[in-house]
Amino acid sequence: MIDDTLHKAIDAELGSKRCRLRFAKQLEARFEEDTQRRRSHMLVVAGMIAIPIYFLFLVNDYSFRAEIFIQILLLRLAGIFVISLPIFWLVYRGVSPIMREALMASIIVMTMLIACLVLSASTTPFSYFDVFSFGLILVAGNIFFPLRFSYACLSSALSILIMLTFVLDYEPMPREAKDLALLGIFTTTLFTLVTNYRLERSERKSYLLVLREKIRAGYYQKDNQKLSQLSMTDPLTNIANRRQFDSLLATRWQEAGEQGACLGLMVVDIDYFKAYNDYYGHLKGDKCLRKVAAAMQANSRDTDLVARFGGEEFVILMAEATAASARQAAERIRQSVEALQIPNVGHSSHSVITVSVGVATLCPSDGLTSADLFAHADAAMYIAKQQGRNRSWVADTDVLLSSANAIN
Ligand SMILES: Nc1nc2c(ncn2[C@@H]2O[C@H](COP(=O)(O)OP(=O)(O)OP(=O)(O)O)[C@@H](O)[C@H]2O)c(=O)[nH]1
Repeated sequence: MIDDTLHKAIDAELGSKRCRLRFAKQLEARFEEDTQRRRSHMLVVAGMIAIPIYFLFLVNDYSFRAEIFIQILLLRLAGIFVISLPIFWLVYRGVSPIMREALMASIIVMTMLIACLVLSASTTPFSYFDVFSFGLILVAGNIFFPLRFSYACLSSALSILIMLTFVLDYEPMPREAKDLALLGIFTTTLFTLVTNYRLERSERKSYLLVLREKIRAGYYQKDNQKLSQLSMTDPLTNIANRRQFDSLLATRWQEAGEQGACLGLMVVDIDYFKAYNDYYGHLKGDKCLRKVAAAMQANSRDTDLVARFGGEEFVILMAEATAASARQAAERIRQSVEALQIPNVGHSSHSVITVSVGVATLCPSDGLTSADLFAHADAAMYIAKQQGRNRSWVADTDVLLSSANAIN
């Protein structure tokens, strides 16, 4: 399900006035997927807590029916070890939602059956007092676990049926006591089922609200990513813009300083571009800029940043550069643009689009700044222009280094 459809389904469920608890099919599947692990875990933990509480009733068994205490103990132990614990293990390992709820509901029904068997096996006076505590079994299933509402209804109905079968025929229990006990159990069932319904409803509503917020947060994150991508990209050439270059230059300069590495920078300017624009028009000029940018991008390393600095001027920032590698890279860039063979008849009849490249390498550890790197590459580019264009020129940084050393 795509997020938009999911978003609509959530809004529909939240706005719905129906009493039905289950969501529409796809949303229900998502709900189960997101909550099943936590729910299985919670059910098993609740079950494990219920076991020692259940064993407290042995005290009652011992005082009311000591003569059959061992048999009762064995019956209760069988209920725990043969039925309940294997069910907890299955649920913990993960079964389908239907199976999970049905298995947990069967523990409630089984507990009621054992309670009734214990009752019917004993005819001692006051043994029937047990019946007044039967409602606790439904409290466990409907509130303590709590089972999903439909399974809570089913297990409550079955438990009451079993109880009625045993209690109505149980001779030692006076009629008045039966009436009172049954009334108590019926009302307990109603109270616990209403509570169970409200618990499940609020759990589902909370889930929807959280899911909706998560989806919204996802949208905002995507929007932010898109915006930040846009703010860092040159819209004409689709390569990095000056903002991205400035930001990366500062970061890389700092990193190079920490690692004792050097950075290389190329300033690339298209030759006689005014003539191209004047002759072919601005739209063709734009197309030419895109082709030149793509060629430079294709001929740079993945770790280098190719950016449009402005107009027909580009920069290429090279990580871990040496003077020799920067010189080689500058020549590769120059040749790649010339190889495009874009005619520039506006300049002269046999001319093609070329670039002049100024390149400099500096290490932050020499006590210089990134502005020095740019100034030197830019100055070298102007020398390349003066020397006749369509060439690369490596800046002489020795003078700068010796003056920096003198200052230091
Ligand atoms: N089509 C187009 N042209 C641009 C853009 N930005 C700058 N220009 C043009 O680029 C040209 C730059 O011309 P100049 O600075 O004189 O440089 P040049 O003609 O390339 O000469 P040299 O650099 O000295 O070789 C101008 O005509 C600008 O209008 C742009 O986004 N699109």
